[in-house]
Amino acid sequence: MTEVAKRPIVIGVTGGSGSGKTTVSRAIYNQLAGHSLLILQEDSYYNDQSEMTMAERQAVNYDHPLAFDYDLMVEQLQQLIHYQAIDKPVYDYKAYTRSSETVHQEPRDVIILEGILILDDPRLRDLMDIKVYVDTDDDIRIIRRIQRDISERGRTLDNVIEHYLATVKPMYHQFVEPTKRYADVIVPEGGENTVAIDLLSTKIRDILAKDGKDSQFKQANQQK
Ligand SMILES: Nc1ncnc2c1ncn2[C@@H]1O[C@H](COP(=O)(O)OP(=O)(O)O)[C@@H](O)[C@H]1O
Ligand SMILES: O=c1ccn([C@@H]2O[C@H](COP(=O)(O)O)[C@@H](O)[C@H]2O)c(=O)[nH]1
Repeated sequence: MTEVAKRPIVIGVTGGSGSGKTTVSRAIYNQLAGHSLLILQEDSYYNDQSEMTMAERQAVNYDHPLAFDYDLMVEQLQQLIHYQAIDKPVYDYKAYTRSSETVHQEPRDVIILEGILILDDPRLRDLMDIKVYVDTDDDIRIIRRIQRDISERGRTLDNVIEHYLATVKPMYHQFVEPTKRYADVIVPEGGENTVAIDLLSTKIRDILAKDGKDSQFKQANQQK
């Protein structure tokens, strides 16, 4: 009998900025603690802009698909799917460009892919087993974004509002929201939706158990 090649499960988590994608991804990750998991963020794959001036970097439309290096993202996702390690790029929000550092990432049985435009690229879509869209109202998202960008990403209130009206909002309606039609699951309100997070975690556990992967990883970890 021919052995069926097993590969990691890829879960895509998308939605507008501030919808709660990171929170949902981390909640699933935490629920599945003890299994073999990793989170890959689309933000890590913003283009390298080190050759540009600060003014040029600040003028970039970061909510347009052209802002991302999808070739690198697809290549590294493929490597992880083939159980090869990657050196992941790091995006520096304060410098508006890729950092000179990378983060080494070993492959895992579950890959949670998270970002605003991951369902826009057909190559990424085709690599996903479960596609999740986190659906949160625009007013809630902008409030969350103001708080987060000021406290974590070195932005001012004026800068966040101007950026939101100029690009984040129009690009959301042009590129992000239309990808909802590719989703298998739509999660309202993100991180506080414990029912949706439980259901997704149960489904992933089920697939892992069918592949016989969870027990192997647990045994390997228990022996360490
Ligand atoms: N359900 C929620 N209730 C309140 N705050 C939330 C909720 N979900 C996320 N947040 C907060 O909103 C901000 C944006 O959430 P995050 O998960 O980073 O969104 P995204 O990754 O979609 O941009 C974070 O500061 C997070 O702590
Ligand atoms: O230098 C940058 C690069 C990107 N952004 C914004 O980030 C969000 C996407 O990240 P989320 O974690 O999903 O919010 C996107 O809307 C960009 O506008 C930025 O502000 N600065």
